Order: sequence, then C-alpha cells, then structure tokens
Amino acid sequence: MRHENYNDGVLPMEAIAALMKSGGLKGADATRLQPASLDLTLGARAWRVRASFLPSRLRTVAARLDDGLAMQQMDLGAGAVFERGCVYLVELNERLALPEHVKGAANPKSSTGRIDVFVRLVTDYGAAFDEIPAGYDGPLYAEISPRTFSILARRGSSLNQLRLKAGSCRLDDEALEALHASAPLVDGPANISGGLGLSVSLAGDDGMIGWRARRHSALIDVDKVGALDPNEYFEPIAPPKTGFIILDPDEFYILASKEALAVPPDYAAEMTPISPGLGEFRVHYAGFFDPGFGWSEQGVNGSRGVLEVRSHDAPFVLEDGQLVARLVYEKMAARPARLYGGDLKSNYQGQGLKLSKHFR
Ligand SMILES: O=c1ccn([C@H]2C[C@H](O)[C@@H](COP(=O)(O)OP(=O)(O)OP(=O)(O)O)O2)c(=O)[nH]1
Repeated sequence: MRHENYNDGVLPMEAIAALMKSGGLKGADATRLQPASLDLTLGARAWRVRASFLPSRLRTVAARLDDGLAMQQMDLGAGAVFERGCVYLVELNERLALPEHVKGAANPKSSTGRIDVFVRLVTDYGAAFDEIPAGYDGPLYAEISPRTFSILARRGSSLNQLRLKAGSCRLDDEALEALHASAPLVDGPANISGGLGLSVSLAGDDGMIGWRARRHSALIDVDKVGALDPNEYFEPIAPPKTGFIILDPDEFYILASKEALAVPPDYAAEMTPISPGLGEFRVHYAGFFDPGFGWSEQGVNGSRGVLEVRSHDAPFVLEDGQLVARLVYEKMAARPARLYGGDLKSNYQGQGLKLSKHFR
C-alpha cells in the first residue's frame, strides 16, 4: 500500500526524519538516526522500581509509578549507577504522535545486549514490552535491568532503538527463498523455515570460540568507547574438544554464528528466539540488523551474527552447529540513503566474535 510519502515497510532514516519535522516524533536527536532506526536517549528522570511491570491497557506508566512501584527517583543529569540485579524505569527524551498507519518496535542496541543489560521499551497503556501500537500518542520509557555488570549512564545515553513500520513488512519463507536466490543472505546453504536459521559456531582455529562474563567486574560507562580491557570482564572460551559446551544458567556468554550473513539494502532483519521446544536457552537480547549489515555489491562480506546467550533454568548442552536463532527479514518502505557500514560510523560491520564497542 502507498502512504503519503512511502510504501508499506520499515521506515528508512529519511522517513523518520520527516516524522521529526512533522511532529510525529518529538525530542529526537537527528544525529542518532541509523539506516532503519532511531537510537533512543535517556531523559533526566529515572526511578528505581520494585519490579518490572507493564502499565496494562487502562493505566499510564506515571500512574503505576505513583501506585507504590517507584522506590526512589534518580536524576540522570550528572550520571547514575544502575546496579546489576536491580530494575529501573527511565523517561526517554523522545515522544511519539504516530500517524494511524505507523506502528513501532523497539530493541536494545547491540552494544547494550553485548554487556547483558536488559532494556525494554514501555508505553502508556502498553500491554507488551517493545511494542508500540499504530497511532500511539504519548511518552516513552525504558525499563533497564543490568544482569551481569553494573553500568554508569546519564541523560542522553542511548541503550535502545526504535523502528517504525507501515503496514505489513515481513517476508514469508517463499519470498525469503527468492531473495536468497537473487542476493545471498548467508555464505552457505540457507536454512529457511519461519525465517533464516542461524547456527552457533563452537569450533575455530584461532584459539577461542566465545567469551564468558566474569562476575563482580568493575563498572561500565556506557558512553565510553574502546576503553575497557576485555579480560577484566570476560574470559575466553577455547574450542571444546567434545564439540559442545554446557551453558550454566547463571552465566552470560558471547558466541558467534557459523554463518556469515547479509541484509541487502532494501531489507531490515530482526533476530528472534527459536521455539523453546528446541532448547532451554535464550539467544536474543538485541535483535535489530541494519540494512547493509554484512552486505557488499559482491555478496556476503563475512560478518557473523554475534549471539548473546543465556541458559534458562537448568544447565544446557550447546553443540557446534546447533540451530540457535532465526532472522526474520522485513522489506524497507524505501532504500535508506545510507547503509550500515557505508559512510556511517558503524561498530560491527565485518565482525567476527566481537565484544561490545566499550572494549579495546
Ligand atoms: O544480536 C545482535 C544484534 C545486532 N548485531 C549486528 C547487526 C547490526 O546491524 C549491528 C549493529 O547493531 P546496533 O545498531 O544495535 O548496534 P549499536 O550498538 O547501535 O552499534 P552501532 O554504533 O555500530 O550502530 O550489530 C549482531 O551481531 N547481533
């Protein structure tokens, strides 16, 4: 379907910028535009809360906070520590007044997922995290819960991102097969069933296949890039001789996909968890893959998916080559003027097994 300025699909940066001009998106910083998303930013007010909550269809977030869920208000002007194991709610600088046919979806930024900080978007009258109903008019909040490392963040820090979508965008398996035939999505055979299957790599010849987080490490300042020594926060995992590793439910792992993958310029992708029947673990914290990620005119450029992995309740065996996640592809409403990698300061183009940008 064709709307005023664009077709159905994920809105590219130009369409998001147009919404900023028309008042559909207020308080946003244009320098935070990405090819198919906007990095959201923390506002000045935050609350330490008793527990994670959704306002439900009848309540605003402010009303729920006043109900006794807020324990303490914090001022993020000078920065504040968000402690691991605690739950916080932060008012974001951005506010929406979406057109009736535009809905939103949010996800943590990859840099946030890679340091195991759980971030979910909450809206007034919201019945689900990270989902913004079409036509939503109201404020945005982020629930933040660091799982492994305590973090330092401040007003203006960005931990999650927003995609806006018009109409239906998702490619079914048939369309995905056709796309893979015209522009390869992975470097080998594509496992297409309910999206593009990704498998985990636990074998390698460069001495390590992943990282396991160390607990009780020092604070991470989310705004400092390239500052930290990886070995103080993570320990490397050597390729297991057995071909498998056992995930400990209390530990956080960074692993990589076996496949090098690509998102062609007219598409955006999102990593979704596989069905719980296929394994007691969770691989998806930060799920958005930008148009142009892993892609070049010549084909797949060698970028792997970095996987943030946690076992649910019990120790779980993960085998080399096991299916661990699916990438769902969506069409863009129009090709974005800039692509991931391209002339953007992208941190993860061409990545192998890469920790977050905070590390050297
Ligand atoms: O679980 C994930 C999520 C994303 N990515 C890749 C694809 C995505 O296109 C890229 C950048 O993701 P995002 O925009 O979320 O990262 P960022 O933290 O904003 O970094 P950058 O400054 O490079 O945009 O990282 C992964 O490998 N694993």
